[in-house]
Amino acid sequence: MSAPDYILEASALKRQFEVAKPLFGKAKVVRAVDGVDLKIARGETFAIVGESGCGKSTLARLLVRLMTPTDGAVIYEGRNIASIPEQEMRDLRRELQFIFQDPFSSLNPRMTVGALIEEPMRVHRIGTVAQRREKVAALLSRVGLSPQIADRYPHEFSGGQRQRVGIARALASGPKVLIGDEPVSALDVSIQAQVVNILEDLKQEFGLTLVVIAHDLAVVRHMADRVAVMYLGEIVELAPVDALFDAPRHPYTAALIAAIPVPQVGARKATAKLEGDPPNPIDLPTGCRFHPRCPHATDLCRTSKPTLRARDAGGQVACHYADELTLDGLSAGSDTRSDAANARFEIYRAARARSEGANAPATTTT
Ligand SMILES: Nc1ncnc2c1ncn2[C@@H]1O[C@H](COP(=O)(O)OP(=O)(O)OP(=O)(O)O)[C@@H](O)[C@H]1O
Repeated sequence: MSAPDYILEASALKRQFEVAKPLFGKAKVVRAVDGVDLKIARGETFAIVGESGCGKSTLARLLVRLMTPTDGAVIYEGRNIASIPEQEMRDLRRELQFIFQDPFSSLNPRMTVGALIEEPMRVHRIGTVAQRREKVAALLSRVGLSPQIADRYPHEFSGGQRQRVGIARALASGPKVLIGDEPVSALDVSIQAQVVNILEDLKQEFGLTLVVIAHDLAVVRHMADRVAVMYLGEIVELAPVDALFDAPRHPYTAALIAAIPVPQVGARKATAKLEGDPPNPIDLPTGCRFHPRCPHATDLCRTSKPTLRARDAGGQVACHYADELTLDGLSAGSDTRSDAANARFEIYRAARARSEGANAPATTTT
């Protein structure tokens, strides 16, 4: 077996934010990303999950240098992009593209859809004006939109259509890695399915590596090859998607799975429910950061910090009791959570069958 080809790696990656600077004494800091190591293989879909505030967005931004780290390295194709000069980074940006939850929140509303998709090509001096126009039309078709909408404005479109435009813009510069920060979470479930399918088709067609930040585990289970679970700035478990969902080894992963909504009223099983919110990331708990919310915590967990070590299926886990605990995954018996998640996957399959039936890459909308 040949060694995996890693396109993007994080090594001891840290990002802190100063939140309050007292007149005297040390400034308080949030350790948003606190020593993350991970390796993303070329061509895989890698998901990062966790509750709000656990550091997913910060990690995603560090991976493409939309933000610089406080410490550590980000290795893209063998180069540490955390420390290369901005000019060099500017050239690399065409290869590392970001898809936002709302692609237009940070874009000029006075630019037409066509101008927005063309912009990355202009910035990176790709093609002539005519070639760029042609590419804009091709990209619009590719994401299932009519090329005729190039002269219209983003506000004229629905959320799903806007996200398709966002994807077309991200593809315009010919990226190798696409990072989506909650790329479908603002959309209706049926529209989510179409956008997820577009991303998967484009990944195949262009040989992309996808990094997806999501809190919706149904989306993650459908899309990802491997999943990293973050808690308070750290990765607590990382594993191939089936191993993670079927046999979680970290109580936090099990709690996230237990929190997948169940459709029937009163059907929720009393398992490892996640109580409360994560603690304030300014005053991090001692020992294992999850111990105040963990039903299995012992004195050891309160005092000693577990390190990330190998788990089965080629994964990693940071829990003192990972080998001893029996935790429920999605395949546990006739668990209705499993049905709930599977029902969501059926929606994706149905959306794909419809678009394939229409012999188009995706449902074309104008
Ligand atoms: N610019 C900033 N200044 C101060 N604190 C920040 C800043 N950006 C993020 N944080 C803090 O860092 C922590 C991690 O935030 P981050 O947005 O990365 O988490 P997240 O898991 O992506 O959450 P969400 O899903 O809500 O976006 C949070 O406590 C957040 O308040």
